[in-house]
Amino acid sequence: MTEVNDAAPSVVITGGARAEEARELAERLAAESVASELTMGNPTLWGPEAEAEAAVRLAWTGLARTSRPLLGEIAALRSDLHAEGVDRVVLAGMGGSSLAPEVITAAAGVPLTVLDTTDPGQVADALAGDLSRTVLVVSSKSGSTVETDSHRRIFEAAFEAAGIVASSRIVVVTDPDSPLELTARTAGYRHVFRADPNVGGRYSALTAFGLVPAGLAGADVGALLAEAAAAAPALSRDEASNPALVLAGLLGAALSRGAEKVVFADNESGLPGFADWAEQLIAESTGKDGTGLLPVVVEGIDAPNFADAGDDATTVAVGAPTEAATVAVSGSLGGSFLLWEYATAIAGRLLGINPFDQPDVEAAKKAARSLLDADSDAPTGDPVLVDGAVELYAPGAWQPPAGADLDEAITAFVAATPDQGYLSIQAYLDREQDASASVLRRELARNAGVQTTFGWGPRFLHSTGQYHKGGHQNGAFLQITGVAEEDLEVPERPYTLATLQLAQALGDGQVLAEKGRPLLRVHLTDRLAGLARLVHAVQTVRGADR
Ligand SMILES: O=P(O)(O)OC[C@H]1O[C@H](O)[C@H](O)[C@@H](O)[C@@H]1O
Repeated sequence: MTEVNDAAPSVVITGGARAEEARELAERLAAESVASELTMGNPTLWGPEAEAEAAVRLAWTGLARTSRPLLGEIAALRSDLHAEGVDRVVLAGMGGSSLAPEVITAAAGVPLTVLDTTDPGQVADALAGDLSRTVLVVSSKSGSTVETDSHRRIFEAAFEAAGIVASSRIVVVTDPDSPLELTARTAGYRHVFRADPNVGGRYSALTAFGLVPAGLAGADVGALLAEAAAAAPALSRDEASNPALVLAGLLGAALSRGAEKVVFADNESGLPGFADWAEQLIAESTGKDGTGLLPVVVEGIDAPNFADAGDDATTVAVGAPTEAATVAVSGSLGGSFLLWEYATAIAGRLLGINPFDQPDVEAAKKAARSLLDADSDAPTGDPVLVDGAVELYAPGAWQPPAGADLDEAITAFVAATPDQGYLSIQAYLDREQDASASVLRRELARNAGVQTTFGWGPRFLHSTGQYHKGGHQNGAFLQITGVAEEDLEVPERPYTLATLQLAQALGDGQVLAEKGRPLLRVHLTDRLAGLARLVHAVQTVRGADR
């Protein structure tokens, strides 16, 4: 049993002026009893338009208590699986259905293979693990997410091909009566965990979505709930010192001054990857109606965009306080989940938006679907430029200057980013094998001098993707796609993973281009050589050119 960290979450603001404006808002929120009303599930806190949705989205405040019955069910299943020699857990789930268990298991130091990709190579690597020891957890609140459905089909076929009874190795987490529950019952899958339907995906860390995969993988999820229970009283108090009110106040005040970026760096928190979870919570909850908070996750407190952040950003150290950050936020993992959920929902009230919907995610899904439904391959158009293993496509209104070479085209693209806007790098690649692509964030941030985000596609579509389309329209989007060396059929579906992956990139690109955003797609005909060339091109960019 892990020791329970029952320290109250702490929010420490550096700088008197920022602390003062946060405190003023926290006092107002305390006087309005927002924390206690939220804890009691008052759906009117976000105005009449959000009320119907909020009425079925607020059960997360009580999960430290209501999720406890799950612990025995998870422990029993884990021990049965272990008795059969099944101790490798693969999780298929997108966004809210995988980000929390990824953080929980990383903090606990237990292995979990997460599939939140359509990259055929990455999925093939997960399939190449020892299937005789593998259980697949299929997590989807809606039960209809295409990536997760594809993973289930592929693994089911692979288990059978390996002579393993697939139904005995598939565990499902889903909302009651979802299409996935129906499939699971019909196929006789090993176990179905019915999640609490009154909690939205990105607030579901302490529901079955967070607890089942992490608990099966060996994390002490009982301790996690105890941590959340220890933090809960402080977060529900109507006092200006309530850390959730202070944090919401800080972010709300920043946004009203035009500082919409929230730059996250870990500072010895012991919670690796926590910001990737917070990124979805904040971006999807607030990034809509042309406003919102844009999370930017960086490599450390010394990284570009953090150390040199401008007045369009609030810098957040996850962990120990430091003069280098506007604010340091620390606490146990269970307490931190709850703190950020409270702070984000309350910031939503300050922003005047509904923090429980994600109206712009569907647009990209629809565009990808219609590309997949088309009889022929998704139309890519002609490249505007080819340089060795790199092809450049500019499918929107923005075009590189005539006759530009690759370095010049990238520089011109960066120059098209609005002042105090942001650059978004979207890598539809293999997050393990092509991990080096992530260095592009640091390089581009340093050389372009604007806030720069990095996301793996299609994972980010279920996270920052909402903000890109629904939030402030000041982004420029650099997509990276690549030829897949091997491809995987999706059983009983007319597409392969590689076709799905490309359709997702093209579909999202279409929506961004329709919104008039600068868009450039770099296609790597050889991933290794192409990435090396792209890194070189990015290194030639100079901020002065912006
Ligand atoms: O859990 P699922 O229903 O499969 O949904 C997975 C993800 O899908 C969408 O992209 C939503 O915007 C996310 O909030 C959600 O976490």
